[in-house]
Amino acid sequence: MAGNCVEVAFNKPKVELHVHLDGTIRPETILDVAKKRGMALPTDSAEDLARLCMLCKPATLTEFLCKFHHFMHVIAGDREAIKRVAYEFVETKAKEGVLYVEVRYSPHLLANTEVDPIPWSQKEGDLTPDEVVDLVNRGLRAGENTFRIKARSILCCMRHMPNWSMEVVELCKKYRHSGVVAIDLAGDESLNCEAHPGHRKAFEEAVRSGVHRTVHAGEVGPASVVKEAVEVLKAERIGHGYRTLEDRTLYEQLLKKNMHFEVCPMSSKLTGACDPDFTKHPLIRFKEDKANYSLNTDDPLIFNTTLDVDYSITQKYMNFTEKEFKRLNINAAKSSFLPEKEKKDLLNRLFDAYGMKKPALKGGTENSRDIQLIMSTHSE
Ligand SMILES: O=c1[nH]cnc2c1ncn2[C@H]1C[C@H](O)[C@@H](CO)O1
Repeated sequence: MAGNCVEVAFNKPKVELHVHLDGTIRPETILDVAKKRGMALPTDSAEDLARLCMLCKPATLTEFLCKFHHFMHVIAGDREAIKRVAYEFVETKAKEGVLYVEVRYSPHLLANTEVDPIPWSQKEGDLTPDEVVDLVNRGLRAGENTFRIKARSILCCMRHMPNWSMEVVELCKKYRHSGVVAIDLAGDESLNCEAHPGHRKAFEEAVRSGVHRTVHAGEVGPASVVKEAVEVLKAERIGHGYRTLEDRTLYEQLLKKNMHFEVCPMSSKLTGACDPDFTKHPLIRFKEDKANYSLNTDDPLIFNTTLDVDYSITQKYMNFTEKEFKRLNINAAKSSFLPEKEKKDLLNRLFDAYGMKKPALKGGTENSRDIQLIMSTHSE
């Protein structure tokens, strides 16, 4: 992977909030599972398969989403594979120095029964979306025990499948004490929620039942999608959100609300969401405005990347400093969907690791400007 030859930009514990489980699968695992299941793939070389799955130059979100067709049919419907993918994901994140991660996926896209339509042209089997969640939970928990980091999950509704969304929120409720912390809406942003009330209803139920909410918005879609995410879906965090900057009033409102933006630098270049010249990236504006954001990989398999690559990009092209890396990770921890007590423990671990004095936290409600004050009392 590209990350192997990149110097580590921030060699301290990190928090990652936006990464897709199905966008992190190891090519070696896909090959192993295909072999075990007697499935033919165009190659039996992990390197060639990685090349097939990756985007090398800026494309479109649609071209990017097509990449999943190369491998999802191999993993979907296979209990052992799903557990393994979740376990290996935790191993990868531990190696990247991640202390806490929230990983997201669509349970329906990994199932082969009780899902309409059955995805990836699979034959009907006996793995339901509900059991997929249980398998991922078990894989993540096994990974946590072995690699000593914390991993929680977010269940994705898919923009083009509004008929799945009510079940997604019900799964969030069912598994809220087994590792699932929130609901998300992913996929093609051109499909808005007005035309697809299934998402709105699911997010209303999430609000009613206290399920946390994040929404992919303003990645390739306009600022109005961000507005809809905040006002209609009551999103507490925004996945990507770059195009929020096109609506000044909205941006200022979200800054004031301390809205968290889950920023994915390499992803934003390769999906065509942002100008490929990183020195023009919206993240620079977020940094200047001391906005609340995190740095994330999104889909490392497809972007041929690691978390270190994303950090290095911001250091090299956007003048990110160690101090900013600390600030953004503290904001990520504060914006995580952990219960307050666990959030405080995570923050304390970060403060220790960053050599910072622990502030008296008032129930985790301080905003990024408070953190700025805390930071300004510490030299790098
Ligand atoms: O960056 C993204 N934008 C929109 N949808 C995405 C992105 N990355 C992954 N997805 C989709 C494809 C996956 O199959 C799905 C669930 O993880 O979410």
